[in-house]
Amino acid sequence: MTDTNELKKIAGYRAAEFVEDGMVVGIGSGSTIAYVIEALGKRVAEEGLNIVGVPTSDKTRRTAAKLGIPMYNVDDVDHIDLTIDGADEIDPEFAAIKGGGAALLWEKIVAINSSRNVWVVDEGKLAPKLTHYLPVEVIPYGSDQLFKRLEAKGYKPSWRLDQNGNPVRTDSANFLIDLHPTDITDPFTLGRELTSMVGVVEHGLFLNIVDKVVVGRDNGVEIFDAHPQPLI
Ligand SMILES: O=C[C@H](O)[C@H](O)[C@H](O)COP(=O)(O)O
Repeated sequence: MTDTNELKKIAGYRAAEFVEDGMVVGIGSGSTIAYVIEALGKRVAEEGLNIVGVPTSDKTRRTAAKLGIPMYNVDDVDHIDLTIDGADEIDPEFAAIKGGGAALLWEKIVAINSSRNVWVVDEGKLAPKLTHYLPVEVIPYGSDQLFKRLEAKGYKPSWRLDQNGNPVRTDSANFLIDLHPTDITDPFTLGRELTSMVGVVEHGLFLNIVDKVVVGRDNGVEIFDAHPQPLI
């Protein structure tokens, strides 16, 4: 059994090959994407790859910039050609849960403004059904009341806390509430319900977004197309 980090690395390096000279690239967040950034940094240094990156978190912005990738804010580019991001769990319909690293809001904004989206995961993230906890980014004001409403709906919320027991703040200074619903039978309905709740900024269900999934497996990299006619 190959080490998970090795699976993330082979998949990350393969996904970085989708990036072409001249592209504006959305760059995701998390431990898998760290390998994509590493691979892109090498291509910039060794091949003179000429790209512009759009970060999905402050951490990604700093890491990529250190490796010589020019980074622009999402509002400072007129388009994004391709976004490469990680995921916490992906089901067979290519629905995913994201936000385990607290970056879901910027990730979703960058993803929906991108012409194409590629996700990179190790095979342990592929699941027959979505069962991962579901992160929800919320406005701090009134969030105790929102928490109670989520509890009353049976979604078993918990606060995302840091090692000191304080609420984690996202890059937009919001809080995160992680839901543990017993069963996500219809992610679209659940997503709409969460979005309609006052105080919710965004949720970690990413539906109808991805074009390709690059999976690191024990026996190599496998690539799945989310569309009958692949866009990439
Ligand atoms: O908020 C974080 C993102 O959605 C990440 O892409 C996701 O949590 C996967 O992260 P990792 O590659 O570290 O498992």
